[in-house]
Amino acid sequence: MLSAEKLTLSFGKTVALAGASATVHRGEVLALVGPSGSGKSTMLYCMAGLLDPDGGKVEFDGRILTKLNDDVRSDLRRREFGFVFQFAELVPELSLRENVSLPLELNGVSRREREARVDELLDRLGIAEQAGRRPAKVSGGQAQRAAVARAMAHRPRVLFADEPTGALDSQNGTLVLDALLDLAAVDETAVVLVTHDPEISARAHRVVQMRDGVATS
Ligand SMILES: Nc1ncnc2c1ncn2[C@@H]1O[C@H](COP(=O)(O)OP(=O)(O)OP(=O)(O)O)[C@@H](O)[C@H]1O
Repeated sequence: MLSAEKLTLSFGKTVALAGASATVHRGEVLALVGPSGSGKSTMLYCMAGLLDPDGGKVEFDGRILTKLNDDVRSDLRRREFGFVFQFAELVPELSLRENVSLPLELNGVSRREREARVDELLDRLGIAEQAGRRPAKVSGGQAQRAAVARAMAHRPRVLFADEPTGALDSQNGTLVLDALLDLAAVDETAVVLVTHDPEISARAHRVVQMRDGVATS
């Protein structure tokens, strides 16, 4: 569904990607692993169309992402992709429920449909009881699960997660990974995640090892 082929990208003299390739299919969790500085995050951002590689191509569902203009690409990103970062980055003034609902509101989804989807996600992610609280009033793991719910609210085809469990203890990390695996299985979403944690990558369907900007699977 999404493939990156022979991506190259340098920041000045630093070679971040030196011909890296990776593919993820529908309903599959792909883990990008490797030492610090090996190019994992750069690869993720290129696959998500947030960074432009110097060379190579990214193909999503038959379209060459790297050839689309910025407007078309950002529209596609908003509709088809979801993002989770290391620190949940929820809006602090809003409750977990309102945070999860926000992208649906921005996409013009009706109130009834929004409420049904948000309830379903909060329930699936095990945070229904905390839904009325603000992010500062819940645990890091609960906030991160809310961030996963928010990223999934509009039913993206691909979810990108940069160290989604990096700031969590192993129990909460497991819960977040369970949620990602569940979403991949139930909604057939493709998940691309960056992780340092061998326990996380061991449960991914596909693992790509990055080293010096090159990927091997
Ligand atoms: N915006 C940038 N400007 C300059 N150099 C960058 C930039 N982003 C990444 N780099 C460099 O590119 C290389 C790859 O970085 P990247 O963040 O992709 O690695 P990583 O494997 O995700 O590392 P980490 O596990 O530490 O997050 C590194 O040498 C990094 O310093």
